[in-house]
Amino acid sequence: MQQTPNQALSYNLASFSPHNDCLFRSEDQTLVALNVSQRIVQPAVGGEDKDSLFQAAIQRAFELEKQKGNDNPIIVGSVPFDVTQPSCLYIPQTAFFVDNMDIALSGEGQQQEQILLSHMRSEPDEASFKDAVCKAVNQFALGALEKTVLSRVLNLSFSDPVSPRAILASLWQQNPQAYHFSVPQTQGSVLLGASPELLIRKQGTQLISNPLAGSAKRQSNPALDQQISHALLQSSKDRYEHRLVIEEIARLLKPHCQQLDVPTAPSLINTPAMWHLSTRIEAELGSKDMNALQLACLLHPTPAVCGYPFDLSKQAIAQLEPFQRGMFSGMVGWCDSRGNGEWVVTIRCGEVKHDQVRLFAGAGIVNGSCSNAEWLETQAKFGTMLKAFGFNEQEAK
Ligand SMILES: C=C(O[C@H]1C=CC=C(C(=O)O)[C@@H]1O)C(=O)O
Repeated sequence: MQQTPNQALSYNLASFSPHNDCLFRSEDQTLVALNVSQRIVQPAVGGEDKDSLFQAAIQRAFELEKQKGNDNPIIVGSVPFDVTQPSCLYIPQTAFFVDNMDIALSGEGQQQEQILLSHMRSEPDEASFKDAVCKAVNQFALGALEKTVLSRVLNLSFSDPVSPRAILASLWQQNPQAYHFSVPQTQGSVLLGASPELLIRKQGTQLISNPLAGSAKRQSNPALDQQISHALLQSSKDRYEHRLVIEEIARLLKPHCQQLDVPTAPSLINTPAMWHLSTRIEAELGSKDMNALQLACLLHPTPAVCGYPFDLSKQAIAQLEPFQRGMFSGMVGWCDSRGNGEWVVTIRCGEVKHDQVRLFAGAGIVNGSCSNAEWLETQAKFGTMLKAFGFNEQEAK
């Protein structure tokens, strides 16, 4: 029987089983969700509405768990970029939170060094990606589309099976500030990543969202690194790309909030690989009526991963990207039956299946975007995942 998500004193990643269990690491705590009690694949269409098929399926699942004696069941997992596609959500048999400091990695990160890379290929290739960026920029001249987000996949083949747990441990060691996740997918792969972007956190009536958009690659020379970050903060192209995201999130949250604090200018955050423009939005809900997953569905997909306006940009992505995004640029996280929860944007991630790996990276495209710079931005973003495999981002050709 599932337990109410409570606190465990410690957890050793060595006992985590990525094909059965989910893990979601937040700022201070990690949620560990072990074994499946119920699986929910209902697409998240209209998921902001409590009467939607999606929310009804979740409420039914919660009721069933409550009948088994669990007074606060939890749902955890991933929702794809395209919400008409199946979700990958679980009610675990057991779930608990552990302080991040009390998670032991016990040398897990070393394992993947023994495997050899036999093949790496970008889809689309460099010329096609740059061509797609130019086509998007040409569309802006027509007036209606203001921003789109174009991404690519890096397909990797290895000599031996990859250990998702080893990659997770490496990501953990290398990106101490990230939101880490590991979610088993229905077709036998494991979705793994270290996202820097908080879509929404809800605790009672308090909300926090921390969208990112506008990026620059970190530099190894500290003076140059500072210079690059200042240039990003001053860049009108990047501030415009960022502002479209913030305005849309604020517009969507406003009707549900009695207080909404949106800083007037972005600040900077960094990961080991990237600088980003960041805005931390804090809000108080007017009532407790909407749960964390409804709020996440209200915002998803934001212009940080889909562009603006939504319909036109989604069409542009369908025309210009030669692959299905699947879980990439979706959302991953948890929600309990009391409505609390936390969802992050599924970026800086990949899917591991046996000896095959798919890594994903995208970049916001606006008027003034340069195809070479966007190619290099995706290359730099791949650095987060590639480093967890022991490679550097220069290899993301
Ligand atoms: C789509 C991605 O990043 C988004 C989040 C942060 C910054 C972004 C940018 O500057 O383009 C993107 O909007 C990705 O990392 O794959």
